[in-house]
Amino acid sequence: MIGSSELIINEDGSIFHLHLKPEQVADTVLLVGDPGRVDLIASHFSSTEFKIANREFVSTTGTYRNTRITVISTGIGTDNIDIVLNELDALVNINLHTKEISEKKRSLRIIRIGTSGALQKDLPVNSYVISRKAIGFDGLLNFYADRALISDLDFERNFIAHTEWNPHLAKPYVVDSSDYLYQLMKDDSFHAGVTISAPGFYGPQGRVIRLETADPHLNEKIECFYYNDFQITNYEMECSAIYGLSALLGHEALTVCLIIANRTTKQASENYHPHMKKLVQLVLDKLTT
Ligand SMILES: O=P(O)(O)O[C@H]1O[C@H](CO)[C@@H](O)[C@H]1O
Ligand SMILES: O=c1cc[nH]c(=O)[nH]1
Repeated sequence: MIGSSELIINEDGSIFHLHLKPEQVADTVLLVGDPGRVDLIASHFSSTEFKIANREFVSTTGTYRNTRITVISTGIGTDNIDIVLNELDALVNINLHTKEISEKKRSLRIIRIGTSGALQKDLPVNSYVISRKAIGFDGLLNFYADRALISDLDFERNFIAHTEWNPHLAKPYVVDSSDYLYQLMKDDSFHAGVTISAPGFYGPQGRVIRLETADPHLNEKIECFYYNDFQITNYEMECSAIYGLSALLGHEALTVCLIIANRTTKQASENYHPHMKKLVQLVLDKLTT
């Protein structure tokens, strides 16, 4: 039995941070960082059942082309993903009254629609990237048992050797996207690549504003790294933990991102919102055809 301190349930029966109840979660879940993106997605729905907000976690469930879809904003960072993924899984796979784990597990389709910074010259601002693999610089997955079973350990070894990884940083972990969701989503609109999730927007992604970074050459080393046919394409801040926790918990996960800055050519999108609108439409259509 899971103790009350381990899985906290609110007085109204909803789960601690998300404030959702089991029946409110659809089989398809869209995750976005920005709470404002929840309304953008919900504006495509023919109907919505509710909208619940607690801290940075804004959730709604609605219907798009006869498919029930839940949208949740995660805020920024993999520490928030730890909360969102564990609570989502508890909502669908644990009886919140008895705290017993269900024998038959529900597997969710989890798709993150985010913004991101490109690390290759040929990825212009306003283009779209699908993350085939995620590299976690954040260290979250290292806290979980069995993380080696779902990680690409050979990729990790090669990456650590190539970058001469700083031993003071968390060990990078590498996890694949869901192949099922990748096959569903892929087309010419997307560039498929490898995404780094960093534990910060500035120093951890090599941005120097007033503070120098510990390794000023890290991004150059990342840009020229190859593992088989894979090249690292972009930085964001959530994908690694979504892939890692989904793989451990038995959910399908995929991240698609809009490139809003190119770190190599030093360009930033002047207005990324129309491109995000198009990406949302594209993802909704792919998920429901
Ligand atoms: O636009 P979202 O989904 O928040 O994604 C990206 O934007 C935030 C940083 O500006 C981080 O959360 C990063 O992952
Ligand atoms: O450069 C970028 C752009 C968006 N989000 C990030 O995390 N990094």
